This record gives sequence, structure tokens and C-alpha cells, in this order.
Amino acid sequence: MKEQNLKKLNDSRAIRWGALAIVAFTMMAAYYVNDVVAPLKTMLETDLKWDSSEFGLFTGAYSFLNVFFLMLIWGGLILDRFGIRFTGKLATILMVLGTGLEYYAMTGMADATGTIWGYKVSVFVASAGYSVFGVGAEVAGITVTKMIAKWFRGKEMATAMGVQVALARVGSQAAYAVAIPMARAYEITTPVLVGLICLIGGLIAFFAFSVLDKKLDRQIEAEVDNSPEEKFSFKDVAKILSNPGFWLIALLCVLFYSCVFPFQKFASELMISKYGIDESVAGFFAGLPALGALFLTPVFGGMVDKRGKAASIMMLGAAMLIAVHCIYALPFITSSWIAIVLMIVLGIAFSLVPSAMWPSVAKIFPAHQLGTAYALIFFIQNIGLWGIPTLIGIVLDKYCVVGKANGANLYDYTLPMCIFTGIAVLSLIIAFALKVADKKFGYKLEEANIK
Ligand SMILES: N[C@@H](Cc1c[nH]cn1)C(=O)NCC(=O)O
Repeated sequence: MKEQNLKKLNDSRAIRWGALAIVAFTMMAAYYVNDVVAPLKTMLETDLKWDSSEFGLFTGAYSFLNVFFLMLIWGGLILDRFGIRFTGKLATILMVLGTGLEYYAMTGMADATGTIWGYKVSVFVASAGYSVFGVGAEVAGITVTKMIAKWFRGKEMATAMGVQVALARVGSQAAYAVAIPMARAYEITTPVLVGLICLIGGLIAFFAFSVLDKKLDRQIEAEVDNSPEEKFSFKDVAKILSNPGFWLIALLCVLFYSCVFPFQKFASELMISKYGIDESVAGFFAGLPALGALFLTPVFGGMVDKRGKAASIMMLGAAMLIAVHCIYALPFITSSWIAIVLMIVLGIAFSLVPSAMWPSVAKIFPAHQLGTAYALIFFIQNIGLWGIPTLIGIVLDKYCVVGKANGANLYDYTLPMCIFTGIAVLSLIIAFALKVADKKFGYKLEEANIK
């Protein structure tokens, strides 16, 4: 009895938010590294001779091991079996090793002449490194969600999750904004080197967090990671897979995110080639959705909490995506202002859908199935994050080359943007089906969380 009255580490507001700041730094570094190569697409073509298919292969490699070797599923199991500290350190080490390999391939192997399975050695090894990084980044993502649940349960849990995602978006926006200017000022690989250094900082930060977490475990004695809540279990997998709500959310997640993250990877080049935006700021505009989401996700999250309408909001976000991609596809609209406004609208959609989607998962599934449900949804999402950039890269090389300038191909982005529009249409259909299912199965997605 006396033990329970003792103040625990996470009872101190300063310490629990300090702990969050430490792991959020690690995730910020992860999001930076995830996005930092994308704005360099044209430079990769001129300096390292990577064509669009190779860029697509590299971009999709983030998800390759997660999809084909089920790494997200194993990551979920390891997280439940060995806990936050072990899994977080392992995930961060994988991110550092993967990024180190990627950096080495882009610098040390840039001039290598051989091929592996038909791909340039530098492309293949950099993709392998990015794939290892992707395993670490995705597993770190689910680990941090679980960390927040442990440290903030019964406290400001939703706010903490929102703040962590917002800080991660700072990493993304920084990557888009600095990549080209930094690569021009130093070397093409300098932005990756900076990411590697930040990740090493993130690894040290996670070790520091582990000291706090161990202390908290000693205080609460019962190991939170062993509680039946949040456990990954194969029995739950069957139950989740038989829930129509799971398939609708997972499909919406893969379709929606396939129109945002892979699109952003090609967006810097689109801004430069179609809209004539200066190279030094094209990355900044391509990263605008991340910047918008930084401010808007907590605002929309609050709205969903107070007013509900999550299913309708997901439909609205999907409809906005269709409009954005459709206008980008129109060959006769080439105004840079329109391109920038569309990026801002995309940022609003990018804030609307996640702020309605992630709390909806918590409404559809009971607490003890949540960890498993999130891991499965991320697994399905990764299929799109692998397949769509790979497809767009091949389409660009095969059907969209319209000329050459300064050693790089010039592309007509009409067809890729039509593909993104088609995926966005599918996402609206699924969002509508989710709204229908909500009425039929009583998920209460349209109801407010705070009554
Ligand atoms: N599973 C992640 C995928 C991702 C892509 N870039 C960074 N992470 C995810 O969906 N995260 C949620 C988000 O909105 O960032």
C-alpha cells in the first residue's frame, strides 16, 4: 500500500515530458533521414547517374524488408517479448547501421562500375542500407507509441502522441528544406551525413531515456510490458483480420499514405520541372505538408475529440487529395503559385486524415488488440510505401522522358499525377465505405470522444 503512494518518475510533469523530448529527438532524426534523399532526385541523376527507376527502387526500399520479410510483425513480437528499452535500442542501432551503409554506398561506391541483379552497385547497396534503416524507423515508431502509453497513461496521452508526431514532422520539413542547399554548398551526400550524426545523437538519447525507463520500472515494480494490454498475439491477429473495420482502415491508410509520402518524394522535381520553382526552395515547398501538419494535426485532433465526425473528416481529406493530384496532373496549369497553394491544401488533407484515422483505430479495437492492430495496419501501409515509388520511378523512365537538361532527364509528370489521382479516388471510395460500415457495425466514429 505504502509503495503505491510513492511518487513515480512519470508523476512528475517535467520528467515525463523530458523523457518524451528525448525519444522524440530520436524520431525527429529518423524522419529527417527518411526524407532527406528525396529532394536530391535530380542531383542524383546528374552526379551519381541514378535514373528514375533506380530512385524509385531506393525510395521503396524503405519498406522492402518490412513487407517481404515481415519485419514490422517481428518487431511487434520483439517489442512485446523484450520491452521498450531493448527494442528501442535495437531499432535505433539498425537506423544508424542502415544510414551508415547508405552513406558509404553513395560516397565510397559512387564510381563503382559493376551491377548487382541488374542495378548499379551504389544503388543496390544504398537501397539495402535504406531498407535496414526502414526496419529500424518503423519498429522505433511502434516502440515510441508504446513508450508514450506507458509513461502517459492516465495523463496527457493523446497530447503527447500529437506532440511526438508534430516534432517528427519538424525532422521531415528540415530534410526537405535543407537537402538541396546543403548538397550544393558541400557534397551531394552531406545531408545524409548530417542525418547519420543526428541518428547517433538519437541513439545516445535513447540510451539516456533507457536509464529513466529502468528507474520507472523499478518504481512500478510490475513490468508494464508484460501487461495483457498492447501485447502482440497471434490469436488477436485472427480476430482483427475478421473485423471489416480493420480492412477498411488498413486500405484507407495504405491508399491515403501512398498518395502523400511517395508523392512528396517526387514533389521537389515536379516543382522544379513543371512549375519552374527555384531549386534552392523547391524542397521547402515539397515539405510544406509536413510543416502544415505540424501545426494543424493537434488542432484537427482536438476537433475530432470534441465534435467527432471522424469518418466524414476522412472522406473530406480524401476528396481534397483528389482535387490536389488532379490539378497537378493538368498539363496546362503551370503557375508556381497554384503549385504552392496545392501543397498547402495537401498539408491540410495530410493533417485531417491522420488526426481522424488514428483515434478511430482505438474506437474499432479493444485496448488489448491495439498494438497488434497498429502493427498490422503499418505492415499493410508499407506495401504501398514500397510499391508506389517503385512504380512511379519505372513509369517516369518508360513513358515520361521529354528531353534532357544539364545531364538529367526532363519528365512530364502528367501520367504519374494521374496514377496518384486514381489512388486518391480509391481512398475516397474506401472512406465512404468506412462511413457506411460505421453505421452498420456501430463503431461510433462520428461521435465525439469528449462528451
Ligand atoms: N508508419 C509510418 C510511416 C512513415 C513514413 N514516413 C515516416 N513514417 C507512419 O505512418 N507514420 C505516421 C505519420 O503520419 O507519420
